[in-house]
Amino acid sequence: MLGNSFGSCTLWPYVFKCETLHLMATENITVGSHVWIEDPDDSWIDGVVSKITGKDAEVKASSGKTITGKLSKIYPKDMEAAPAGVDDMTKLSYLHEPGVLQNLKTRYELNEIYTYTGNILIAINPFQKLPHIYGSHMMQQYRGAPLGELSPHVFAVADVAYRAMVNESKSNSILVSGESGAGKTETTKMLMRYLAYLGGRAATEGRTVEQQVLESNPVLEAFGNAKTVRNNNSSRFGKFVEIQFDKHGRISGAAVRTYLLERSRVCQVSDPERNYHCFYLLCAAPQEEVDKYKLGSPQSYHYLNQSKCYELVGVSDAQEYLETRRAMDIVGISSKEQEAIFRVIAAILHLGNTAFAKGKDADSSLPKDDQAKFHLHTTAELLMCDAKALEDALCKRVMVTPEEVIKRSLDPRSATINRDGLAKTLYSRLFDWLVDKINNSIGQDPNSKFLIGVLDIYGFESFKANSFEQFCINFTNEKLQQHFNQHVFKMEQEEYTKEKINWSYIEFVDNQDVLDLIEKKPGGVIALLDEACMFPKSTHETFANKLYQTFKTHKRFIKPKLSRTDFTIAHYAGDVQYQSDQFLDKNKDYVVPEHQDLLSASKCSFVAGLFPPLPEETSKSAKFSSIGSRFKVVLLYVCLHGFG
Ligand SMILES: Nc1ncnc2c1ncn2[C@@H]1O[C@H](COP(=O)(O)OP(=O)(O)OP(=O)(O)O)[C@@H](O)[C@H]1O
Repeated sequence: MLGNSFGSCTLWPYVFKCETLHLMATENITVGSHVWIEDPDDSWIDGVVSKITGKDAEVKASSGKTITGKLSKIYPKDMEAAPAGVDDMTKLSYLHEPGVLQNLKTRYELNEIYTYTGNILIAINPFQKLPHIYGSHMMQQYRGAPLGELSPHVFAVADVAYRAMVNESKSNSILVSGESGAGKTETTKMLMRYLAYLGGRAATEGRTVEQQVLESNPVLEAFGNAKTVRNNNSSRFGKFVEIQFDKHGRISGAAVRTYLLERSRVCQVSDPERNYHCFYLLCAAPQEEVDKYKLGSPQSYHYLNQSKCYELVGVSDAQEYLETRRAMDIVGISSKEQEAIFRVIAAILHLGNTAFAKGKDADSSLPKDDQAKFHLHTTAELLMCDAKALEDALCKRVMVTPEEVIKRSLDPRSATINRDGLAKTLYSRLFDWLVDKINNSIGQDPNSKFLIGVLDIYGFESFKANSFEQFCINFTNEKLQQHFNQHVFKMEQEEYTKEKINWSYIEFVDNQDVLDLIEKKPGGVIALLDEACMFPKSTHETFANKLYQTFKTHKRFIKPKLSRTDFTIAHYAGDVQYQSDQFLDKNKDYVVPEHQDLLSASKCSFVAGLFPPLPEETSKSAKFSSIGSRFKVVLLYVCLHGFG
């Protein structure tokens, strides 16, 4: 029996529509054929066809079960398949989904976690340390070895990228994709280690660039990773690491670019997940630190106790706290800055406990009780701002109309949303600061000749509920798919034609129309979303209606029958139904002017520095910057550097 429940990640990570893999599955299936059939309970199962009736076939599975299915969904089983599998899928007699999965499974059982498909590497997460395949003797072996000469390995992919850069004088990108927990981050680290081995300098003075990049990981992980259902250390942001080289192929600088940090996690966690690691680390810090920030146990904070998961098996938060502080020292974050960083983290926890009740006036609010007042005051103390000003910034909103400026009270629900907005803004500004700091401390080489980029990105996502994050991730995968279509399929086909190999042409799904639907300017979904965000009266209903009107006849856009605000996009990998209700909020990376004024006036230069004053003309109105459009630019940047 076969299932694809084991995590796998791919380098050159394009997701095929399964139909594109049925190249050679044209053999006639008759009674007595050995086949694979989809088992409703357990993915693929093998068996022998016992009866064919019209378009249906009955299969006696090897497990003893009898399953009936469509003939068109039944695939021949290779009875002469090598017992140990093949190291390159292109060597399979039948290139279809069950054949591919069977091969990966066979190899995995023999501890072979890597398999090629041409020049794509598939890695299956071993969920155990395999030091023997990553040691320095392995690095030596792969150095300069042509792809395919040795067993499939992540080092071989890095070697090809490096050699191509040196020999052809051009930059390269390696894409690492897969679902959460598949092993992308670990694979990225291995790639960087190997590139450091190839292009590293001897550490004559202090630490080398590559050491610094690797050492910055624990800092990024403490603030950007969290426990999710699938992965105890899940990166909640996308990452593009750029390693710069000089003309001799020696590493001369590096930069880490991050995008799409999951901001909503700061205020909202569901069981059995956790918020970002740093919150728990700080609660487990030495007692004098905990006292200094007036902290208690994680159980006492609203932003943490929405889930009952506080600890990770086999991980000591106290130990991790000390290690994070050490890693921060190494990347050059001063002890004063570290103190301010954790002060902001503590402030966010206290802010989350500032609950509101109805005030005296209609639709007004005030801190709910003495506890809420305590947390409000502690937040102000830690952020070094005025407590009354903080309360006002949370409970009131200045409305700027062409005629006048009005200060309006917020009801408790709106004040709570406003409070959560402030927490998210603070956290994401802090995260961006850390990334900038890491980049400054590693140092970029303005004269770098080439670079190798490693893009660590989620694969296609389709959940029960899909929001703006899934929209951006799926947009990225559409872009990557298009690149795959344009370059790889065409390239492979040309190669086969040149070599006169009898190869039935792959019918790939051209997804330009989906990309137009999403990113076209003007008129694409992102452009319409930006428009909605700029118009004060927009709601997700008006945004959804605009989409329905604009794309009424678009064949990749569907209005679901039972919803008035959802929309479905027919992606290359399948239909995804998106809930539009948080699209506007999530796309707006604007800081509420009251929050901006409050924090830029902080007596703590670190906090004030996170909120530099805005240019005069924009300071009076809410400054809106579109996350979706910025994401589009980042993608363009990655593509330009990656696929030249
Ligand atoms: N090559 C490997 N060798 C040993 N263990 C691995 C390897 N790859 C992954 N793992 C294990 O699987 C866990 C999850 O992997 P990783 O964090 O790299 O996944 P990911 O794809 O980056 O997930 P996410 O998208 O959630 O961040 C790791 O913490 C590690 O324990």
